[in-house]
This record gives sequence, structure tokens and C-alpha cells, in this order.
Amino acid sequence: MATSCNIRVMCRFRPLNEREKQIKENLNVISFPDPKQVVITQSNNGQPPQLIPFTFDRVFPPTSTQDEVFETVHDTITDVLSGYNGTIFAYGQTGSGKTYTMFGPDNCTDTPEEWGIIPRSNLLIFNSIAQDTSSNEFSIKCSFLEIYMENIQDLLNPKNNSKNIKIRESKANGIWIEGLTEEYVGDENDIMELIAFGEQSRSVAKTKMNQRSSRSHSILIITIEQKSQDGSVKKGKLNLVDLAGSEKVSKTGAEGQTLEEAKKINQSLSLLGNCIHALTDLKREHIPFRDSKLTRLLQDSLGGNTKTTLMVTGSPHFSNVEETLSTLKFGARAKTIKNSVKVNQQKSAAELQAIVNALTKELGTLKMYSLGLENLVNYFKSPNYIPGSPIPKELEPKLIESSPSSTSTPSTIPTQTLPKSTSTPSNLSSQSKASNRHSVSLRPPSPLTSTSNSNGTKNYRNSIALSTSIDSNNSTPTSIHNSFDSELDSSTTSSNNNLFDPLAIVEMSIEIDKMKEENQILIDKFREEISEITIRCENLEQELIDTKQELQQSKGISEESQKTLLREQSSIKEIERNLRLENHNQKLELGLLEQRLEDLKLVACQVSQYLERKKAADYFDIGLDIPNQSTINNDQEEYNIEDIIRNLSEDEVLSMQVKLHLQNKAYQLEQKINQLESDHLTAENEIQQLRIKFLKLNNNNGADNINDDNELSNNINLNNDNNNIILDDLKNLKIINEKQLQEFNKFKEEMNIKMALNQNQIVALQNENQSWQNKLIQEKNLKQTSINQQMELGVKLNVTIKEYEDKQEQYKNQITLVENENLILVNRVAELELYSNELKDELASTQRLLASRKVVKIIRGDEKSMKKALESKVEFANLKSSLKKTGRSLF
Ligand SMILES: Nc1ncnc2c1ncn2[C@@H]1O[C@H](COP(=O)(O)OP(=O)(O)OP(=O)(O)O)[C@@H](O)[C@H]1O
Repeated sequence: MATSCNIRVMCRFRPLNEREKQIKENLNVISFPDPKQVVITQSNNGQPPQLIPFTFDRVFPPTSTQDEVFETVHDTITDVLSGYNGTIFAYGQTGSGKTYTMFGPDNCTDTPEEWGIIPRSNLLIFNSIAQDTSSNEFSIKCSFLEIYMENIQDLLNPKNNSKNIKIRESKANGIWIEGLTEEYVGDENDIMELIAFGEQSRSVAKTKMNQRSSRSHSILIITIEQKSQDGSVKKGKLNLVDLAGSEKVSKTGAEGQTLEEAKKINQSLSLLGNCIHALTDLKREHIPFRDSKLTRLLQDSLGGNTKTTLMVTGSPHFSNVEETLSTLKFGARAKTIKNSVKVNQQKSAAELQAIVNALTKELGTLKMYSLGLENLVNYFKSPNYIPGSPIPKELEPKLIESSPSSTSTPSTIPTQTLPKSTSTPSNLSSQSKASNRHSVSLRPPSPLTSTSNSNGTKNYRNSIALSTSIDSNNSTPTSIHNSFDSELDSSTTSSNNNLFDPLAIVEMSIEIDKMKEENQILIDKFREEISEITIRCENLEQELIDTKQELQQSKGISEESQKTLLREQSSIKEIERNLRLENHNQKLELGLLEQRLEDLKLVACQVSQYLERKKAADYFDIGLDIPNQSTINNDQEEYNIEDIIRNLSEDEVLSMQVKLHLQNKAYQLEQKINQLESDHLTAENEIQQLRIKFLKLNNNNGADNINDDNELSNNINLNNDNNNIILDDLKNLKIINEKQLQEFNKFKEEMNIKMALNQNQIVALQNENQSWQNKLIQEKNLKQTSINQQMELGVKLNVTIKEYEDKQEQYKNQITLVENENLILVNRVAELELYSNELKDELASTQRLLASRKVVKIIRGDEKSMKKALESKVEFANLKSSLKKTGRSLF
């Protein structure tokens, strides 16, 4: 018989570790006012701190010993030895002491005082068996597994892990794991050796919070089976669970694989939290046990047939207060979960015999009940009966318990008495003379049929007997019955004692029960298979949806990357175009610069020619003004070469003009000099002629010629004066010429300076041009590199697109495969359902057949009485309704 019990929750705080001892702040955030209470002091944003109390079945402060802890949980082991299922599981933040509590510290084999719950439980099991005084046979099996990254790993046979270890559920065995290694063990050392062997394959890692952090949930399962001498079997299963700890990756510093593990651990703990939440939410009907392997394996321990103890562990340091609060809340919630527990027992042959006996007794009772009813109906049918008259005393139903027809009665059959009817029929006295009296027992509508309860034992309804006496000679007895089970109806309708074979009925009923059980097992198996297939279908559907989503996403990504690629390609093209354009422009610019350089060279040449001409002009002393505009402006912008050229071109024009002017002036000067020279020559000739004439006159005329001589000398003086004027002019001209020459030289110097400047400018321009060219080449190279890179990127993107397309294709194929598989599964489910229905039909028809066999047997025995009984049944029903109409009752 199942009893209800809450999950027992205990809470343990470990001492501060070395790291925590360094941070000497708020050391008293956790207090322990009594052995069942812990109070957390939480700071409250400048407000007075908030005190949060939690009450558990027991609270262990950091000073508690392993012994004290085990003292409070060891009754679980006793319960398992009595045939109950028991679970002890540790839950808490990483590094809070779960493994310490369950197993003990590392290398504690030789220090038993440090042993945790598991080694102590092993010892207790074998000590208890050794002290057992009964002659029971014990067999103990042990399994050890871990749930790592949502996969079950068989720690006793790692080879098994390549196979898909499945969780199964059946009515008889609850949750169990198919294919998990179960090792028979003979003493506690065997178990410890198995644990040591399994520990080698455990997944542990070093984190900032724990030097040896469990990266998986571990479960040690010890099954204890004991067979008593009478053949009954008791089977208790002990689950010892060390969960992986919840962790904040920011605190543990998890990365890489450890981070992935942390994610899975936190996820499965959160799913465990969901189940606890759902179990404590009265409105929730569905508990999501199937969401994770951990919750599925703990299903029996959470609200099922297991006595469960939860040990929540915490750190006493303020830096972990948030996690501690969450752990305590989890514990407080779990404390409200109720489990329904019972001893797992298979009945022995003797116990079964007792049940058969009880069944037989019930049958006898029912037979009498049937007879009593039949007699009563006969009375109602008899002419003696006056409707509304009271029932005769002889027929007055008496409340008696049917005498047992067998030696033993199962204790599960309590008896109860119904209130006696007050009406006593008086007009049936004649019939009460009957010598052959039957004891008739009336049962309220609670049938003989036993129903299998979840314990596997039979449940018998309360047996209430109502007896009356009747003359069996009165009339042929007919049977009447109320709303009993059909099996019972048919088996209890016979009034003929000789034809009634209770043993046959019992056998038949046992046979039916057996068949029912067998069929039930078969149906359960198929249901299980169907539910598994349904789950698989659901998983596949989910997988399909996920894959579709992934495909959609990858399609999106591929479309996005295609777009990006196109964008990149067009931007590459744009860049290329711009580069080409730039290149072209730079070439043009270069050409222009070269052209300008050429022009400058030309200008320089022209300037030097001009200077030559100027020199010539100075030589001829014709004066030449160089207009200011014609000078090359050195302050001009570097790139304003056109202005220079323009200015120099103007110079050129000017120089042409100057050249012409100089030529004219030189010509005029030449003319003038020639004129002066010829005048000078003419004057000298005249002087010479005058001298000759003078000499002649001197010779011919003596003194008379003195006047002529004076005249001549006057003429000569005049000529001399003229000559002197001309000479003065020539001197002046020479001075002017010299001035002009000086000016020319000055101008020449200036021009030389300017030419030098020009030359520098040309060189600077050439250098600049060269640097431009270099820059251009660099830029060109850079652009080329970038183009190459872009091209490479393009190629890579093309490869990626190709890969995406391939992947897409693969996904499509996968989807098709999954869909096909899904279809096959759906068909299989349909087939199984069909098969299950067929089986159900078969079962029903078997039941019908059995029932009909019974009916046939009875009809064969007394067909007439059966018919009559049926008629009477109708009559009885009519009678009841007419009585009801008149406001009277039958008894
Ligand atoms: N009650 C205790 N007394 C002394 N030391 C303890 C106690 N509880 C835990 N420790 C020590 O604290 C450290 C962390 O403990 P443990 O490995 O048991 O934590 P855990 O909760 O199992 O962590 P994880 O979830 O990361 O596996 C260990 O060095 C352990 O020896």
C-alpha cells in the first residue's frame, strides 16, 4: 500500500576556503539560529539589511562532521533494505561541497571519519545484511553512470558509451536504463572498487572556483533484492547522486570545452528546476521530465515511488550569497514535493494462496447474496405478495458476514456492517416453514473481482454480507443482481448450489487476471514503444524544424553573403574603375607636367635667347626696358605653371619687339655714325683744300691774302667747332651706351639669377614629377594589391557560396532523409497502433470469450433459471421503479 511522504531536504554549508578567507568582508552573512534554520543577511541598497530565513529538515553549519550528516540520512539505507526505493542527491553551486558530502575528500580511503555518504552507505548496507537474522537471500547489484553533456556514460563499461544508452520506463520497474552495466557485489569493498574504476572515466576539470570540479552529474545505483523463504521478493533501489554544480562562468573562468560543459550543466540544472517548479505548481498537469536525461532519471525520485533526500550545499562567504540564495530557494521548493512510496514486493505462493482463499470466500458470499436476492424476487412474484406490504420476517435481510469457505483470509479484506432494515414482512410466514434454508448474503455493489493496484497485489473491496433465510422449495430459485461487474454477475446468478463450482470460477478469474496482466504487460510494452517512437518522432520533428530553421538561416546567410559578394564585387569594380580613371588622370597629369616641363625648357631657352638679344641690344646701346610682367614670378604657386608660361610667352613677344627695336636703333646708329664719319671726312677734305688754296694765295698774293687766310682760319675754326660738337655727341652717345651696357649687365645678372631660379624650379618640378610618378606607381601598386585582395576575397566568397550551396544541398538531402525516416516512423507508429488495437480487440474478445464461457457454463447448467433470473431482473427493476414512484423502498 502506497504512502505519501515529502521530499526531505537538508542543507549543508562548507567551511570558508583559502581564497574566501583572504577576502575578510561581511563574514557573517549566514547564521544558524537552530538546527533546522538558516538565515541569510542580504544587503539592501543602503537600507537596513534584509534577513531571509529558510527552514529545512536539518541544517548543517560549516563545523558539521561527515558523521553528523550521515546520522541524519542513514535511514534511507534502512528503507531500501526494507524494499523501498531511496534517493539521496546533492545540489548546489560549484565548489560548495557536493562531492565532499557524497564521496568525501580526495584520498580519504584510510580515514573513515572523512568518508562521505556513499562509502558510509555501502558499509551500512553490508553491515545490516551481516546482522540480518532472517533466512532471506540477498543479491546486490551496482551501476555507476554519469550524464556528461546530456549523454549517459556507463562508467563501469566505457565501451558501452559508443552505443546509444536509452532510458526506459515500465510499470513494474519504473525508470531504468537499457544496457547499463550492473555488477553483482559481495561486500562494500567491491562497490568502492567499482567506484574507483568508474572515477577514472569521470569528467573533472580545474576551475577558478574548484580545483577538481565535476563536469557531469554522477549516479551510483545500488539495487538490493532479498528473497524470503516463502518465495516473496523485496527489491529496493538506492540512487546516490552527485550533481554537477551550477556555475557563473564569470566566476569560474570557464572557457573552451569547460565553457561548453558549464552551459550544459546550467541548462540541465535549470530543467531540473523547471520540473521542481511544475511539481509544486498545483495547476500544472504536465511535468517536463522528458526535457533532459537528468530529470528523466530522477523522475521516480521527484513525486514518484522513492523516498528522496535532497542535500543542498552552499558556501558561507558573502561573495557567493546570490548563488546560495538561489540554492536555498530550490531546496525550499523541493521540500513541498510529495512522493508516493511503497515497498516493492512480489507475493509468495502462500500469499497468493491466501488471496485465492479470500477470493473463494467472497465467491461463496456472493453466491449466497445471489440466492437471497432470487428468493426475495420469488417472493415478490408469488401470489402471496401484496404490493406495499412489509417483507416477511423470514425474508427480512439479516446483516451477517459470510462464513469463510477457506482456511485463511487476507488481512486486506476488512468487513463492515450495513444498517439493518426496519421493515419486517409479516405475510410470508407460510413460506418461512421451509426446511431447507439457505444462507443468503447480500453485498453492496462491490464486486468479487479484485483489481490489481500499482503494488501488484490484489485490492479487495469491503465485504459486507446481508443474510436472510428462505425456503428453497418455495419455487425455482432465480437469480437477481444489481449493478455488479459482468464477470461477477454471470458467476453469481445461479441458485443451484450443485451447479455452482466456486473453485472453477476462482480458477477462471485467476486465469482472466493472469491474461489481463499478460495483456496489460504487452499493452504497456507497446505503449512504451509507441511513446518512445512518439518521442523519437517529436525529436525528429524538432530536429527537422531545427534543421529547417538552420537551413533557413544558412539560406539567409548565403543570400546575405551573396548580396555582400555582389556588393563587394560592384564596389571592387567601382574601385577598379576609379583606379583606372585615377590612373588615366594621373597619366594625363603626368603628360601635362611633361608638356609643361618641355614648355619650361623652351621658355628657359627663349629667355636665354632673349638675354642674348638683350646683350646685343646693349652692345648697340639702344636701351631696352624689360617690363615687369615679363619677369618670371618666383613667388608663384608651384602648380601655376601656365601663368609662368603665359608670362614667359609675353616676355618672348616683348623680346621680339625689343629685338626689332634694337635692330632699328642699331641701324639708325650705324647710319648716324656713317653720316658723321662722312661729314668728318668731307670737313677734313674741305680743310685740306682750304689749306692748299691758302698756300697758293700766300705764294701769289703776299699780304693781300692775309684777309683770305683769316676767313679760312674762321672756316676751319667753324669746322673744328662742328667737329667738337659731333665728338661731344659721340662722347655722350658713348656714355649713354655705357650706361645701357651697365643696365644690360645688371639685367643680364638678374636674368641669370632668374634663370638659375627657373632652373631650380624646373629641377624641383622634375623632382616633384618624379615623386608624383613614384607616388603614382606606389598608389598603382597599392590599388593593384587591393584589387588582388578583393579578387581573392571574391574567389573566397565564391568558394563560401559554393560551400553554402553544397551545405544547403546536404541539408536538403538530410531533410529528405529525415522526412523519409519520419514517414517510416509514422507508418511504424500507425502499424504499432493498429497492432495494439488488434491486441486490444483480441484481449476484449478473449475476455468476451471467457465471460461467455462462464455464461455458457452457467446457462448450460441451468438455462431455465438463467432466463428466469433475467426476467426477474427486469421485473425487479420495474418493481423498484414502481416503489420509487409510490415513495416506498424495497427493504
Ligand atoms: N564540509 C567541508 N569541509 C571541508 N572541506 C570541504 C567541505 N566541503 C567541501 N570542501 C572542500 O571544498 C572543495 C570543493 O568541494 P567539492 O569538490 O565537494 O565541491 P562540489 O560542489 O562538488 O563542486 P563541483 O560542483 O564543481 O564539482 C574541495 O576541496 C573540498 O574538499
